[in-house]
Amino acid sequence: MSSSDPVKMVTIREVPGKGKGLVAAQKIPKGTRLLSEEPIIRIPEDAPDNPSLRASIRRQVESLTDEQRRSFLDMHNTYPGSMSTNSPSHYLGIIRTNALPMDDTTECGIFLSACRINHACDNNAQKGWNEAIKRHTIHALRDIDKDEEITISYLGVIKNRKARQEDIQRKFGFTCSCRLCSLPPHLSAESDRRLDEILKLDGLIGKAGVLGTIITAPKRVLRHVDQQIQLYNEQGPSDAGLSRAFFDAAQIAAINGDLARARVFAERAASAWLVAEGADNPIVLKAKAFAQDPSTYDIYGFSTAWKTSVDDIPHDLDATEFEDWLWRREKRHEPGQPVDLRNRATFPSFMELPDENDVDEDFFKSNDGVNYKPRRHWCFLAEIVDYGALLRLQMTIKDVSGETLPLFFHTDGRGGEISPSQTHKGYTVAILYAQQHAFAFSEPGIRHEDPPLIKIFPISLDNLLALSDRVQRFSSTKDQIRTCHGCDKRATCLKNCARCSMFWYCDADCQKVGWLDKGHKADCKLLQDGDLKGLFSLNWDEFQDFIKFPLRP
Ligand SMILES: C[S@@+](CC[C@H](N)C(=O)[O-])C[C@H]1O[C@@H](n2cnc3c(N)ncnc32)[C@H](O)[C@@H]1O
Repeated sequence: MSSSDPVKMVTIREVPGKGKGLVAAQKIPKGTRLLSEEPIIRIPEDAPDNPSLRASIRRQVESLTDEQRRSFLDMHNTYPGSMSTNSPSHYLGIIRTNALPMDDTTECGIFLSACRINHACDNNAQKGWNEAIKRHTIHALRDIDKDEEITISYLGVIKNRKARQEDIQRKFGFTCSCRLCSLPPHLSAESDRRLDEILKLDGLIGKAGVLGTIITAPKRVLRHVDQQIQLYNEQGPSDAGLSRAFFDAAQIAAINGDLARARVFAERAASAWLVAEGADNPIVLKAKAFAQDPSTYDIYGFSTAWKTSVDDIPHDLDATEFEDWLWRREKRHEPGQPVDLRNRATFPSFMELPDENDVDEDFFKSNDGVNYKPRRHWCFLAEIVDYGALLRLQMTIKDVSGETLPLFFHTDGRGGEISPSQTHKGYTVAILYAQQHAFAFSEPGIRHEDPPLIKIFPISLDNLLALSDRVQRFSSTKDQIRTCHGCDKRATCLKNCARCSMFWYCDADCQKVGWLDKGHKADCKLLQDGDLKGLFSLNWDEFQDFIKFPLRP
C-alpha cells in the first residue's frame, strides 16, 4: 500500500485507439497508490454554462503554470465548439470531457494525470476522492504488469454489456472494447447474467430498510448479500462493489445485535476499501472503527434477535465451516439424512415467507420471465394459539420466531374440511407453499385456500422442534455410524425401532430405556403418521411438481 514516486510508477503515453492514456512504467502490486493529486481546476458539478462559470474557468486557466496549461490544453475534448484552443468554450469542453467528481463536495475537478486514464469495464485501478487529504487518488485493484495500461471505470454501477455500451456511448461518445466487452458470446452472456443478478440483489438489499426486513427477516437480506458477494467473486475479485457489500453485511449483523459477525464483515469491508482507497481514506477509518467496536456504531442493536459478543467469533472452524457460520447459511441437507425442521430455508417464519403480491426470487424461478414456479418446496409451521368460526374457520397462530398472525380458511368448505378434533390450541399447523397475505380487515397473515396443502399435527411447535432435534441426533448416520437412543453409544451395527424405523438401539434393554425413560413411546406414536415422517424424509430442495398432504416421500 505504499505510495512511491508516481513519476516512476506510471507514465502518459499514446494508447492505440484511445488517444493518450496512463501506462505502468513498472510492475505494480495490488493496493499501491498510483496517484494522489490536487485539482488544478475545479468547477461546481453540473454547473450550467453561463458567463460567471466561464469567467471562473478563464481565471483558473490563466493562473496555471505554463506546463500545467500545456497539459490541460493537450487533454481530449469531445465537445468541439470553438476552433480557438484559447477560448472558454474549448476550456469548458476539456473540463466536461475530463473532470472527475470530488465525491464529498459538490464539485468536480481536473487532475493532470488521473484525467488521462482511460476507461475499462474490468478496470485494474480505482479512482476516488479522499476528503481527508483533499486529493484524488488512484489505487491498483490488482497486480499490474509493466507496460499494462492503467484503467478506471467511468461508470458508477457495472451493468450488463448492452447497458454498459449504451451508457458509455451516450455519456462519453466512444465504444468500449475492454476484455469484458470483448468476451465471446457465451461467456459474455454468463457475465451479463451475473451482473443482472448483482443489480437485482442490490435493489432487494436497498429496499430492505433499517426498520424493514433487516429486522423482520434479516437472514433473507443477509442471504442476498451472501449471493451478491459470491457473484462478485465469480465475476472477478476486484469489483469495488465488494467492499460495499461487506459493509452492508456488517450493518445487517450490527442492527440485529450480532457483534461477532459485524466485526468480521467490517474487517473485510475495511480490507477491500484499503486496497481501493488507501489507509488514510475516511471510509477505511470508519470501517476499521466499526470492526474494532461494532457496538459503538449508531445502528447497533435495533433488534437483539442475533445477539452475540465479539468474543463469539469461532476459532476452531475450517474455512468452509467459518463461511457457513459467518453467513448463517443453513446446513445443506444431505440426501439420505433426516431433514431438520429448524432449517429456516425450508421451514420459514412468517416474515421470511414470500409476499403474495411479489414474485420472490428466493422462492420462485422462471425460464421466460413470465411464468414462475417454486425453486423448491417449503412448509410454514405454526402453533394454534386460538381459533373460532364466524363466517369461516379462523385461527391465531404463532410461528417459529414467536410472532402471532391470523390464518383464515378460504377453502370451499370455509374450513369445514378440518375436523374439530384437530382444531386444538397447542397443536401445530403445517402449510405447504404458504405466502404472506395483506388482509384489508386485519393484520397480515395467511389466506388458506387449498385443503390438501394444510395438515395439523397433535403436538406443540416447541415439542415438534425438540422431536426434530432428537431425530437429527438418533436417526442420522455419519460414516455408517449411528447413535443409540438408549445409551448414546455410537456404533455401526444398531437395530432400528421396528415401528417407526427411525430411532436406533443396541439391544432390547436400550430400546426399553428409550421407550420408557426417553420419551420414544410418544415420539413413536407421532411418527406413525406418514405426514410427520414425510416432513423428515422429503427432498425439499428439489422441485418437480407441487406436493400435498398426504405426503408421499
Ligand atoms: C478522460 S479522457 C481520457 C484520456 C484521453 N484518452 C486523452 O487522450 O486525453 C476520456 C476520453 O478518452 C477516450 N477514451 C477513454 N477510454 C476509452 C476507451 N476504453 N476506448 C476508447 N477511447 C477511450 C474517449 O475519447 C474519452 O472521451
